[in-house]
Amino acid sequence: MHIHIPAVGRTLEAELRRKVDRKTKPPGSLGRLEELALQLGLIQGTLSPRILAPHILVCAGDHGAAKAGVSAYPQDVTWQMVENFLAGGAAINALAHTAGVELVVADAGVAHDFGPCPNLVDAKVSASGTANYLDGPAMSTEQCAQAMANGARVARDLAVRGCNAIGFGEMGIGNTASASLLTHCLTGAPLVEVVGRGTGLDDAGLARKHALLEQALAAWPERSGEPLDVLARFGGFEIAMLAGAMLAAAEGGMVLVIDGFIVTAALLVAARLAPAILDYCVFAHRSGEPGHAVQLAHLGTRPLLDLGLRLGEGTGAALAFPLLGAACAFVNEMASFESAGVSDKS
Ligand SMILES: Cc1cc2ncn([C@H]3O[C@H](COP(=O)(O)O)[C@@H](O)[C@H]3O)c2cc1C
Ligand SMILES: O=C(O)c1cccnc1
Repeated sequence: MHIHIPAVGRTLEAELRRKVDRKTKPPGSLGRLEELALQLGLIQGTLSPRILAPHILVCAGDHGAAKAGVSAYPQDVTWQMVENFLAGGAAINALAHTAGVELVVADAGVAHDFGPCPNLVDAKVSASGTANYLDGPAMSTEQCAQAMANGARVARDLAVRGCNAIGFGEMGIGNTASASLLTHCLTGAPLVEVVGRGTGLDDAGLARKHALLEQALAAWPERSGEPLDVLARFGGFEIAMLAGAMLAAAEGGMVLVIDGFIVTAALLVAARLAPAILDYCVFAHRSGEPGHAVQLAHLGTRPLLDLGLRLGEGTGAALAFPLLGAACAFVNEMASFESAGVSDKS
């Protein structure tokens, strides 16, 4: 994938700040919404930012390692939840709906034949999910590139449909384990700090997951620090698809709304390939999965919400979208001290 992501230009910064500061409120009193408005204005290169046709892209994929016991749930939950997304019954359906955000669900490599399914984006790289990284690479270099290209295609299609902000979500049993390995390899944080309970492992399950992931690292003695090598070795198809979608979305000047631990693992890969992507990212929330705090600290960022969510699917991103709308609304709709005839500080 050939990607060029320019850093967001700062020429409008002073003017945007002045516009925000002239609104009928004490300076800084809208807190994080003011920073958000500034960021959105700079990304869009305008004094009047707008969120248009927002979407959440949920990428789903299966993990060979799931059968080794890295999750509290069986692998079949991945395809069953995809069916649930399509039927409108999952948490992300409810939260996207209430936020006024459209949902797009993509099969990046789920081990299931969905049959003809008009509402499911077919981006299947393999009909059996990834290989088990305890035995070798989860995917080939070609499969990894294919998954990333599929993500880029979907992001560009959304842009053509008038969307200028994408929230990212995922579904894949075992993918917190994959995200832990990626995070360890790409941030250098000790594995123990980035392995968590995922869907709800008990203490014995957590110890087993940690031991399996140590084994996975030991099975790759020639370990490379290159982000695409790490992604192919330990990634999921949904994670690779997300990384590709994020890169294309930022290249297209869109706003990227980043969800929890797995989505941020995909971003770690993307940010190593194109560091300026971070200018386009709004970090929606801090997940309860402990490795997410490590990722956020590594990226030097602070998320908008801290609600103790640990679900994924893009649920945190859906909850953050109304804040993006609020940031645009105050910049575009509030009066200034001058226009409203309100006295400023003397
Ligand atoms: C019913 C159900 C719905 C979900 N929706 C998202 N996830 C979340 O849990 C999975 C990751 O956790 P682990 O690595 O422990 O398997 C992902 O599929 C993620 O999106 C779910 C998990 C379950 C069980
Ligand atoms: O932070 C997340 O996205 C997350 C945490 C646990 C399980 N699934 C997703």
